[in-house]
Formats: sequence, C-alpha cells, structure tokens
Amino acid sequence: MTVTAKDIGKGKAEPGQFEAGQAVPRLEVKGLSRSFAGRAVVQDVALSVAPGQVTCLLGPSGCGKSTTLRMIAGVETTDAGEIWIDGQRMAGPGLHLPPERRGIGMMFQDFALFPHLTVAQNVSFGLSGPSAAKAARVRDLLERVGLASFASKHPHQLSGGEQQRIALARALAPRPQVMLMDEPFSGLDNRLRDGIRDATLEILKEERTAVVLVTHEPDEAMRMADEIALMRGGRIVQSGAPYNIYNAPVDKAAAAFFSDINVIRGTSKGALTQTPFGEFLTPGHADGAPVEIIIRPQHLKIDFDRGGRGPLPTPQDGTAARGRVVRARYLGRESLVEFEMEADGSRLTASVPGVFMPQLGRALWLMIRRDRCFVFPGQR
Ligand SMILES: Nc1ncnc2c1ncn2[C@@H]1O[C@H](COP(=O)(O)OP(=O)(O)OP(=O)(O)O)[C@@H](O)[C@H]1O
Repeated sequence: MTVTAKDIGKGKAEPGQFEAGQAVPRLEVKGLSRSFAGRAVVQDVALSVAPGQVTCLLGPSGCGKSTTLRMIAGVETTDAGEIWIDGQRMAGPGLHLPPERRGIGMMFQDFALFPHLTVAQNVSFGLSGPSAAKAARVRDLLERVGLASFASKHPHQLSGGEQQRIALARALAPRPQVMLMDEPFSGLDNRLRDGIRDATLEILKEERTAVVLVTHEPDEAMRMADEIALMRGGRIVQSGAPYNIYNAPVDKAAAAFFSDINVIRGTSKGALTQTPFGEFLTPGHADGAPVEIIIRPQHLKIDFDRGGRGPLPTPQDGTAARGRVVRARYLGRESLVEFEMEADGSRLTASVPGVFMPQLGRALWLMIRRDRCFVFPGQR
C-alpha cells in the first residue's frame, strides 16, 4: 500500500509523514513513553514494521519490552507517543482505541486455549462471517500448522508444541494486520522450539503479517528477526538487521549481550593504543584516555602452526601474543580455552570449533582478528 495525497486528505496519514509513493509501514510507533509510579519504564520508543517483517524487541528482563508491546496492543495506555496501524492512528494525544479495534493478533507464553472447545472451535473463535468461509479458513490454517487431523480433539489431548501451533492458528485466523508475540516459545522444550519457531516464521511471512516479537534471548532474535531493536532501561539503544547489530554493536554492553566477550584494555596515545597484540588505531580517543578493545572468543585465533614451540613471531606477524592455558572446556560444538597472557597477565578466551583440550600451562601463540575488534572508551 502506498500513501497518496487523497489518503492524507482523508486523515489516514499526516502530511509530511511519508513521501508520496513510499510504502506505508504496517505498524508505526513514535515517541512511545510510559511511567509507573513516577519511574519511566519505556522512553521515546520508535518502531516501524513493514508487512511481512519481523521486528524483535530484545533486551534483559525489566527493560520495558512487554510494556511496549502491551501499549501497542492497547491493553496498556500510553503517557506519550503515537501508534499507527496501516495508516490509521490507534493511540496518541487524547486517543486510545481498545485492542479489539486495532486489527492485531496476540500470542503470549501462556497461550491459554479454551479447554472446553475443540481445536477447530478454538481456531474459529475470533472469526465472523458465513460459516462455510469460517470453516474453510480453519481448515486452511490447521493444514498449514500441520494439524489438520486434530480438528475435533480437545486441547488436553495435545502436546505443548501442538497447543502452541493451535494458538498460532487461532491468532492468525482473523488475518490480523499486526501480530504481537511475547516470549511465545519460551514454554517449549529446546528440542521442539527450533522447529516450531521456523514453522511459525514461515506462516507469518506467507500471511504478510507485521510482527513484533519480544524476547530476552539473543539466539531467538538472531534466528527470527528481520530487524532487532535492542532495549535497555526503557530505551531502544540500537536497531538494525541482525548482522549489523552483531557485527557493529553500539557499545560494550550491546556486544556482550550476544556472546561472551574479551576485553583488552589500554590507553590511547597519539590515536594509537598499545596491547599485547601490537598497536591498535584508536582515532577519536584523547591522549591518555582509557580504551577497551572488544573481541568475541571466536575471533581470537590460536596459531596452531607455531604451536607454542616455533620461532618468535616476525614483525610481519605483528599481532601474535603468547598466552598460557589456564582452563579448557569442551561444549560439544566448540571448545573454550582460557589463556593468561604473558605480556600483562590479562585473561582472554578463545573459542575453537570442535574438540581442543590443550594441557593446562601449555603456551600457545594467539592472533587477533583486527577486523572483528570493536573499540570503545574505557573506564577511568
Ligand atoms: N503495571 C505495572 N505497574 C508497575 N510497574 C510495572 C507495571 N508493568 C511493568 N512494570 C515495571 O516496568 C518495568 C518493565 O517491565 P516489562 O515487563 O515491560 O519488562 P520486560 O523487558 O518485558 O521484562 P521481562 O522480560 O522480565 O518481562 C519492570 O520494572 C516492571 O516491574
């Protein structure tokens, strides 16, 4: 859908809100804020979600994800900000449409199905119109969630994963413009979860639903999201495609939210910082300013060729540094090896694919992937 001058005339969009001809986001949130008892829990949140796009609100417990979702749903009022769905204002100054008038579907962790209704009755619960059309929609959805033969069963006869798929079918049945999901997979065991996430994603994409999914699990966000909005203390601190969020974190905490990190500390001098791995360019950091160079464990490489025995690194190697193994753990897909660096006694962890369990005390040369380092101001 595109906004035209006619839409603006009809009050469907504000002048200047969208360029003529530009696709309207299915969901647009601007300046959303909410306080409880004088404490701001959501501050100035902005989101824009296109049809068929999944945006994950990701952040630690208590950062305001659910409150944001509840305001979009209309079950919580806003203190400030606006919520637009398909070019229509749902909430704003002096306006608060109830949830049932917002064209949204909701799925939560405790997706209670009606126990006294059959699967088919549960799915058709929110549908109106001729019964033949309702029955056809229910059949179609049950087929797509792979549970066509369960139509006449009752919820207690279904496993947790099956119930979750019925809840998805029920939420999608009225063809909501926007689907709001709050930790919908967290009640499922690990073995089921991946399959159900993928199946859910496929159906949401087919239906071209705009999705906001709340999760505190970075893996889930990376797997599901087209866009991640990383929240902290009620604010979105960074948003973008999973690749960008992971590979260009806005600060140390954003980097640490997705994986363990190594921190190499130094002091900037003449836009350079000395480390056990040689000099790093640290432009923009004042002389004498503390600097933290962040590197994920998978980007700290063990130089197996040298194996701790070979000649000292040449100037061309430049970036190798020696560390002694102080701990090695095998985690199945990878091994985590912790080193104490000879140069300054700092501790760094390398992740090695597969099994690598070197003896404690063994000295190895380490290399650092400089293109995968993030440089941030350090603490004084
Ligand atoms: N109705 C309310 N009254 C008072 N405080 C509330 C209310 N709802 C939420 N809060 C507080 O607002 C803060 C944010 O809560 P919210 O549920 O949005 O966080 P969250 O990021 O979704 O966390 P979680 O992942 O633990 O659910 C919390 O400190 C919570 O206690």
